[in-house]
Amino acid sequence: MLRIAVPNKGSLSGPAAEMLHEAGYQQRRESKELRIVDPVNDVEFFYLRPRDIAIYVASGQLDIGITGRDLLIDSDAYAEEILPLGFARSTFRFATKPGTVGDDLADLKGKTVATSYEGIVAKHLSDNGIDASVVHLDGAVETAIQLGVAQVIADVVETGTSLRNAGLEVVGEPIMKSEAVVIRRIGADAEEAAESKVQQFLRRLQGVLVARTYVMMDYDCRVEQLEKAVALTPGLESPTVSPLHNEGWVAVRAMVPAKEAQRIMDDLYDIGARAILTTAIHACRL
Ligand SMILES: Nc1ncnc2c1ncn2[C@@H]1O[C@H](COP(=O)(O)OP(=O)(O)OP(=O)(O)O)[C@@H](O)[C@H]1O
Ligand SMILES: O=P(O)(O)OC[C@H]1O[C@H](OP(=O)(O)OP(=O)(O)O)[C@H](O)[C@@H]1O
Ligand SMILES: [Mg+2]
Repeated sequence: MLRIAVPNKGSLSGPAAEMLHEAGYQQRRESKELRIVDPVNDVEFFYLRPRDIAIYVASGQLDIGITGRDLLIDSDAYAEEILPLGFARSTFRFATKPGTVGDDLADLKGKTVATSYEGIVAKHLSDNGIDASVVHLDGAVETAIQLGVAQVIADVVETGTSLRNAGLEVVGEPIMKSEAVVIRRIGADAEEAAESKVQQFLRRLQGVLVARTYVMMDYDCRVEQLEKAVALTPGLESPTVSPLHNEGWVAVRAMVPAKEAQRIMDDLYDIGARAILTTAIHACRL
């Protein structure tokens, strides 16, 4: 049975459960449940603190886990990212009170930096040869500056609202970009036993990602316009082209990126395509 770690709380928890549900896996009904078995899919889910997931996966007791890239790197656990999942996107940045620290990383020399991600920050400072102190706090680190615990913070930034509300602004370049990722123990793919089940799990999640980012597009066009139309909708392999009852016309079907669907529909219309439709994809295996 495949054993999978899933975040039990925080920003990752809801979207992770939603994605697993869309991929056809049974999920817990109550937020207090710590473990469930999905007998149909032969999978056991463990609901763990997001910060602990890389440690469990690195220990080899669990086959794979869903966590944040920033949490994986911060943990320094013996685990690696195998599939980015596109949700819980954020950047990890330094921030401070406007006018108190210069915009250069070197300006952090001698300062105290408060963060919940001590591993990422200490490594980033030492990689860049900056001698600064790091204070570990569990959360709500924005308040550390106001209360005099640090002059600088390093934290997750998504919209920037938390920083603005605390009267802070980012300094320097982002330390890293993060999103939810699937992780596994480094070198675990050499162990054949769970490999085919892991690959099946990844294919299911990839199917959800594709279904979320692509739509199916159908349209009719004149044979003379087919090459131009197909250039606009190349599909993943190649579009399906079928004859229409009316001679000189064909029906075309191809997957297109959802974000570009409206522009592609306009361009197809301009070259004479008609009956242009898009439909949602609910699941797929590429
Ligand atoms: N506002 C946000 N937008 C996007 N991702 C976020 C945000 N806040 C945290 N994350 C991501 O969530 C993960 C941290 O999860 P964790 O549950 O520890 O923190 P949280 O979501 O802030 O929850 P809490 O602090 O309530 O426990 C990290 O990968 C982080 O990048
Ligand atoms: O840029 P924003 O959109 O404001 O998002 C970033 C904030 O969200 C998270 O905090 P959370 O609310 O989880 O509180 P925490 O500090 O206790 O983790 C994170 O720690 C930042 O503070
Ligand atoms: Mg948080």
